[in-house]
Amino acid sequence: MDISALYLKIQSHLDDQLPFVVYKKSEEEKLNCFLQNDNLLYELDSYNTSGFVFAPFDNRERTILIPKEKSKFYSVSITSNNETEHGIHDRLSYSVSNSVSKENYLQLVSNSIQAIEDDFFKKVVVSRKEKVSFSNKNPLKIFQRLIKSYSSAFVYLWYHPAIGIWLGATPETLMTIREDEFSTMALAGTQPYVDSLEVKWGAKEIEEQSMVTDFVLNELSPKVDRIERSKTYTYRAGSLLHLKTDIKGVLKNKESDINDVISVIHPTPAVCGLPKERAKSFILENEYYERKYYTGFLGELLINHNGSTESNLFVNLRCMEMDDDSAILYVGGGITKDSIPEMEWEETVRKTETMKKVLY
Ligand SMILES: C=C(O[C@H]1C=CC=C(C(=O)O)[C@@H]1O)C(=O)O
Repeated sequence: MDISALYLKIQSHLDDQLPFVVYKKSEEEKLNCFLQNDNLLYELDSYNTSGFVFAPFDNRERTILIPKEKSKFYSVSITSNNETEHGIHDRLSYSVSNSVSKENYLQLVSNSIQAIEDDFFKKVVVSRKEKVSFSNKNPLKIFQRLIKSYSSAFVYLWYHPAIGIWLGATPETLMTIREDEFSTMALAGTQPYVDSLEVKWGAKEIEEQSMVTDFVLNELSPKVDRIERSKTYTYRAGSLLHLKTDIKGVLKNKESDINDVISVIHPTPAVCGLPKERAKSFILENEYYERKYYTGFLGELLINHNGSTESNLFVNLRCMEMDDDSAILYVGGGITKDSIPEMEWEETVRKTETMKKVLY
């Protein structure tokens, strides 16, 4: 099947209101797709199942699975010939309204800094949503634009009639497990990309990111042998730069449930904070909205690729929820004792550009 035929299949699945996910991993020149055969909502009850998982930030909410055995799976290479955007010339008129106002966000950041000064926690990641209204847009076209714009991201379009449409281009891997090989990353700290990766990082960003690295190494050590970490380096995600450390090792117990590992690292201090439970309860009580699937995770669970069983899970960042006439963009940032509220606001504004760029 070629890519145009796959897009037609996906479009008719969407028209028939049947669940699906189509996605591209950063290192691959192909699209993978699960088209679910029925319109039921399958909740994940065990990580020993095969399929595509879609998990919320708050693990008391339901985690959705598109089960492999209830879907057709396609993997189609993207060739430059048919990489054309299918008639994407409908320039969208749109307007922006802040669902969480600037004033509220600045207050949230100030309250977070105060809680750090009061020793309630060391770091917290707060966030907001922003609604963009428009007319005339097709989720598949937006997905194609995301693929073109963010070659180094995990780009996806996910749909379930009972939940809605989500799209994103995330730079962050939660974890990859191939047989017993495990890898993850610590990603945090943000500054705009201008024209070079040779940039200076401030003490705030260095501390913010090293808290993530230390947490991941610490939490993983009972579960993973031969842990190795790379040097921390500057990583480009579209028009943003982050600090990143790669971490890998070998699972001590190959048979151990993936859930074991997920429960210790998710949500990482890159999307929640430190200590985890205190930061999480602060977020749930103080943010002005519900995160839903933003800062949750998504991806392949126990899928056979070329004879080996893999799970490839990503943190749901730089994402949006879309309906007929609007998109809700989700963005946030890590707050430490050195944060400056106005700059934290600016950082979230820059992060919204990742999605706004493909809505124009
Ligand atoms: C929470 C987000 O980003 C996280 C990942 C990378 C850098 C981040 C930061 O600099 O604050 C955040 O920890 C987001 O993009 O909404």
